[in-house]
Amino acid sequence: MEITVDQMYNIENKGHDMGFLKKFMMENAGAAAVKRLVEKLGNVDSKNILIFVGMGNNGGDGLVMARHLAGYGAKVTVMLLGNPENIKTEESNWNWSILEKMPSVKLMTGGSTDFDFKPDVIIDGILGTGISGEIREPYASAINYINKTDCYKFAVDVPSGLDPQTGETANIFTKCDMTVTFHKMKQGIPKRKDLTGELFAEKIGIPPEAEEGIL
Ligand SMILES: NC(=O)C1=CN([C@@H]2O[C@H](COP(=O)(O)OP(=O)(O)OC[C@H]3O[C@@H](n4cnc5c(N)ncnc54)[C@H](O)[C@@H]3O)[C@@H](O)[C@H]2O)[C@H](O)CC1
Ligand SMILES: [K+]
Repeated sequence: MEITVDQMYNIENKGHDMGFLKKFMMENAGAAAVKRLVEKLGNVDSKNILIFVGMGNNGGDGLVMARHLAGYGAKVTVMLLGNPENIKTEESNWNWSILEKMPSVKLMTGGSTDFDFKPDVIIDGILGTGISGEIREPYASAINYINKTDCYKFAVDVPSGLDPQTGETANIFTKCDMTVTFHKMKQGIPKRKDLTGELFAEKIGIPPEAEEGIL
């Protein structure tokens, strides 16, 4: 079954109000995404993994992935596309503050795409269901860097720049090898398998009762 973005936000909020906090959803989303990525790549030990992280909860999922991948022995670099003080949500901030205590994960901020290493894997945690309008900087430079870099590319929830509701693309957008979306498939995502690559929808523990009156 495919759902709308509005339905997804309503289900998320209802689950949160039931006590299954968005922080728990984010943890399960990041863990499920890492499981698929590690299953696909096999051993990620010592692999250079670069994670672009937006200022919203798509970025938050990327922060959770960073922590899990460090646990698998990957060499993880996180590029936050802004200033940590401007991280939009409590659940995303929570995950940023954990990473600040983890020397095993390199944290960079501001959105520069000038790296002193070539990534084996790039994770696109830039934009998800909160996309609106033409892509603004520094997100645009990150998307262009991802597209011009030859490596394995993984999209969190949806390739950034693809509208998960309509399947339309913004002025620029990422083209990935794998996409993992959460809870249920959003209507627009399967329309662009050329951008998503291998596509999965992973359950993240939202109570089925959170869908009552919405689906
Ligand atoms: N569905 C679920 O159960 C879960 C979804 N999760 C993840 O949350 C994101 C949606 O998070 P949200 O904060 O609402 O939006 P985004 O992170 O997608 O983006 C908001 C962020 O991006 C900026 N922005 C929007 N449009 C543009 C643009 N055109 N150019 C530049 N910047 C833009 C905006 O200002 C905000 O800062 C969902 O996709 C999932 O990944 C939960 O974490 C887990 C459960
Ligand atoms: K994304």
